[in-house]
Amino acid sequence: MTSKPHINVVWLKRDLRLQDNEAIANALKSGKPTLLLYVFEHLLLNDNHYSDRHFNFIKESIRDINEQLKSYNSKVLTVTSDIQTAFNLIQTFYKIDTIFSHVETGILVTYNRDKELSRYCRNNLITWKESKNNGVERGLLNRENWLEQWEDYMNQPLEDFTPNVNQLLSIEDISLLESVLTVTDLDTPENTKFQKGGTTTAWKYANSFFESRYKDYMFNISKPEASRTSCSRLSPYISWGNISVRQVFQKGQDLKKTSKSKRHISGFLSRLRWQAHFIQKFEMEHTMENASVNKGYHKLKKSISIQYQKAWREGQTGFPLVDASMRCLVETGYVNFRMRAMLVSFFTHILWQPWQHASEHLSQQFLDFEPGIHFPQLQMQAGETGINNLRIYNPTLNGLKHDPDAEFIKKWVPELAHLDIPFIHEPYLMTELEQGLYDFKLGHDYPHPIVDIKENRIRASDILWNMKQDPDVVKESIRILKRHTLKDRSRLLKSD
Ligand SMILES: Cc1cc2nc3c(=O)[nH]c(=O)nc-3n(C[C@H](O)[C@H](O)[C@H](O)COP(=O)(O)OP(=O)(O)OC[C@H]3O[C@@H](n4cnc5c(N)ncnc54)[C@H](O)[C@@H]3O)c2cc1C
Repeated sequence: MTSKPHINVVWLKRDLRLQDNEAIANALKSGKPTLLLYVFEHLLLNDNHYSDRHFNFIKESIRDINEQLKSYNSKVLTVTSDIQTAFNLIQTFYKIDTIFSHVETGILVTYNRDKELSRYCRNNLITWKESKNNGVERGLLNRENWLEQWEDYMNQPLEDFTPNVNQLLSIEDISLLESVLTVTDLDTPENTKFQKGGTTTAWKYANSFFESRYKDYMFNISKPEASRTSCSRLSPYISWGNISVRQVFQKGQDLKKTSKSKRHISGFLSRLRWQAHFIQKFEMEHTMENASVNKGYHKLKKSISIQYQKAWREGQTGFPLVDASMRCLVETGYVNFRMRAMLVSFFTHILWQPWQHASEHLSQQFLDFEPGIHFPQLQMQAGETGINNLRIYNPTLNGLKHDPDAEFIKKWVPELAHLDIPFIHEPYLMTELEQGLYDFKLGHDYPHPIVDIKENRIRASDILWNMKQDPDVVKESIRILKRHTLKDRSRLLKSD
């Protein structure tokens, strides 16, 4: 009997790129024949945090990699399967020596899958080597020296993609594997309003940002319309790994040396630190997916309103900036940080609904869904960490300040577009006579506000401020600060 050829496998997940990909670089350094694999796993296809927009983004990213692999006569083996089934079927043709991947700071189902895969690897004499993902560390007990280590990592040389001749499995070899696996169709809908996946597009965004768009970054970061071009818009590319944080960080640092707009580039670089900071927190507190990190808040009970939640999801709350933000997010997969925070604050404070009920809807809509940012941000904006300032966003004031000409609201709530600007921000202030003059009927053309915002704001503020003094909340806050606060917190926040 002839023995099977030995190969290494790179298991791609949220690292969909060839350059500066440590998992790929390490596999290639081994000198062995290498297969690049992506598995659309049933456990994620069936998970309510994910939606088609994510899967299409992944498919576009893989198509982009495949274009680059043409000159090597190779491609990514892309299948729909459970991970162990995929490895079992590959092993009918090959003996897998080592699986290379990046550590995944994911949701509970992927964490459990990884534990099972570890067992599988042990039983099948496969080595599984995981690389650090964007500077996030596994197994940390506190944040002593964390920022220094992150910065060291960010300043290390980038990993080049340099396979030896014929080192990557050929298209013909991969066809053989495809004959026993369920191949995923990589076609995606054309002309959507979502950012297109893939490293090529990622660099178009990065280059245009570093060439000119960054110059108004800090001026426009909170404005719902202008931020769409002044912010980098790199988040989906970073979240799905089309580009590494290190690649972006190094570009930004280089630019800072010569740029006259240092404040803006520095503000941007500090957000890259936050990216890792939040993911590191989630890595060390994985129960945050379902429950507040501060256990003192577990006793906070809110009454569920299906009607309020539906109005929020559909952008029909009667508060124009809230509705515009939600409609924009649903249609384009993106709103800026402030509008995200306001959507969560409105849901958890003004509608007084549990943040857990906002989680899946939002993660499905955010094209850049990153569990390590999503869950900590939800809890922070809901005011349930005990260590952050409570911020209850006033949608009207935010509209007047950050969308003064109502450009954003007019675009996404067109039924208000013909009103004068003050009424666009507060249509509920219109008298019957004024409604008649504008041929506009509140309750018919646009909903009445679904709640009394002033009353609800006071209720939320009273309850949450009082809870901050609760002994269980205080005890947990001390624990959280000990575990997650950096030695020199100001450095995380500093704009270089
Ligand atoms: C409730 C809520 C949920 C969020 N969920 C996600 C998510 O799933 N994925 C995600 O990438 N971001 C998330 N964010 C953070 C932030 O809103 C987005 O990263 C940012 O709006 C993306 O736009 P940009 O790429 O133009 O960012 P830029 O302002 O250009 O920033 C550059 C990069 O820094 C990182 N970044 C920026 N702001 C933050 C922040 N506040 N916290 C952590 N990292 C940051 C992102 O990787 C971003 O691409 C969330 C924020 C809130 C309030």
